Amino acid sequence: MNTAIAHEFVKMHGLGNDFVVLDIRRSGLTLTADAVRAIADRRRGVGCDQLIVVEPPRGDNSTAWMTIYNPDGSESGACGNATRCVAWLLMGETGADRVVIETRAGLLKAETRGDRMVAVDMGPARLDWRDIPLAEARDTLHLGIGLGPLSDPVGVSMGNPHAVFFVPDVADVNLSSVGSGLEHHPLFPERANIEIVQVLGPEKLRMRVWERGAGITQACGTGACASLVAAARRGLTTRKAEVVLDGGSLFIEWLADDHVLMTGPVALAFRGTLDPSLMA
Ligand SMILES: N[C@H](CCC[C@H](N)C(=O)O)C(=O)O
Repeated sequence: MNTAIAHEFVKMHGLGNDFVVLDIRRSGLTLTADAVRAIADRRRGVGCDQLIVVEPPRGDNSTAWMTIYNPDGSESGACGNATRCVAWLLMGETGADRVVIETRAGLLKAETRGDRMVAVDMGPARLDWRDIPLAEARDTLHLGIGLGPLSDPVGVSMGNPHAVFFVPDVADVNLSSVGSGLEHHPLFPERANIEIVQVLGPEKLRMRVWERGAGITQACGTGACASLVAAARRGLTTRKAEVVLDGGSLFIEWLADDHVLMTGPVALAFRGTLDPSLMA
């Protein structure tokens, strides 16, 4: 229990997907799921789509370890928008133009692309049903499930599970009414992030997202990566596209080595101090 510690945080976002970033490399702060939920609460806490904890590196090949929590207290293996934000902070500490961040999903290499733009190698897209994961063997190119107007998504993992549904027009889908039911579909033993995608051209997608453990967010980096991979697998785009989200655009490329390169902006909103009562 950390009742005596008031801890500094940084409030950041990637295209409106917002984060509270806690750097515990010196404080050794520990967080319970209740504390995560309290900090992420938009009325009683700071409020965020994900709580990001920056920890000392666990290996020799990274600058820091990054743990990602959803506002419901669950942990995610990956978070693209937050990876850009943390990379920008870490590069700012040393003036370096590249940095390696380790997460549960593996080593993520990030590079600055000029003023507050960051590119991250998000690692390989995982396409086997076991890696999504799914509750049973399925062809991940056609999962064959549906709800309401949505049917037959593509399953992709970027270190976290995604179900990508293609639709004629994202504006016609009431994501709030189907998001939770699909997130908790029995085919997804670890739940799933749900993307709806409209193809605007061979190198342009429009995507909206219902995030596991968070609901609708303005942007999702891993979701944009999963959407591009799904579209390329279905032959709907090339292996490179602009993904237009509610909060703006990310630029995604599925490289020849199967790694997925994501490029996008970072923004810092404010710095603050968490009251110890939030972490009791
Ligand atoms: N917003 C994040 C994704 C969070 C994923 C999380 N909702 C989960 O997988 O549980 C991103 O930019 O990739």
